[in-house]
Amino acid sequence: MKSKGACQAVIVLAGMIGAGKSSYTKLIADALGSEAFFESVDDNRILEKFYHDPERWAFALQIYFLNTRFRSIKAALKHQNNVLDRSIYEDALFTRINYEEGNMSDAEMDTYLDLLDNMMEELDGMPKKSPDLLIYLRGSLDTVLSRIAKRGRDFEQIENNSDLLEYYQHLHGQYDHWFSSYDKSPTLVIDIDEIDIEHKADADFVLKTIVDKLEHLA
Ligand SMILES: Nc1ncnc2c1ncn2[C@@H]1O[C@H](COP(=O)(O)OP(=O)(O)OP(=O)(O)O)[C@@H](O)[C@H]1O
Ligand SMILES: Nc1nc(=O)c2ncn([C@H]3C[C@H](O)[C@@H](CO)O3)c2[nH]1
Repeated sequence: MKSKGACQAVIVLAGMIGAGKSSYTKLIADALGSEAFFESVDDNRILEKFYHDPERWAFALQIYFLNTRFRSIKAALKHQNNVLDRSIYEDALFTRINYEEGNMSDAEMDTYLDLLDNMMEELDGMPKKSPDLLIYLRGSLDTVLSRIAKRGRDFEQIENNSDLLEYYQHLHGQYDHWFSSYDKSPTLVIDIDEIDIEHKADADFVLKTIVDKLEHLA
């Protein structure tokens, strides 16, 4: 399906690690002719260290992601036609989970939240303050774990790290709460247990649903 130029919108994907945000980002960007913004993993020097020693690296990683995300958003909100593979609004969720897991101190948490507030004020001053649409990829922990396994990044595998399953369960268990309090833009929920964009019919259905939603919002 090609709808290039039909919908000028800033779209962000949201959802659990491995839910398929990058895959959706590529699908949508190709179909709508928009620019895709991907979370950097290969050039992230802290991510693997975090998975090995979260207490030592959680704060540094949250700052890293906040900084890179903010840079992407500043670029993305200048145009009307972009897709981002994760929202800045989820960063605070990851940070809170790490705080609750004991990976960050009170002082680190306070410093992070203060910086986040400061950055959100900058977004408020921009011509476009928030996305046109947030797409939440929602699915069971089993689906997410099987995709993390399929992607095969060693440091994300639960067999290699006995604490990781509990971390994923904690994060996954909070995602619906996070989504229900999200109010910065219209939203669309896609059930990734049911919809599989590796099948063309499902991919076409997803794209049509998104285009319909954007046209409805226009
Ligand atoms: N519909 C699907 N069916 C099966 N596998 C899928 C599907 N969509 C994506 N995948 C696979 O699942 C893995 C995770 O997908 P992807 O990298 O897009 O997730 P993500 O949400 O961007 O992850 P992260 O939060 O870690 O950035 C990849 O190996 C991808 O090829
Ligand atoms: N701790 C932490 N905080 C974040 O804000 C964050 N955003 C993404 N990630 C991790 C998930 C995947 O392993 C990998 C790719 O998404 O990066 C994060 N980890």
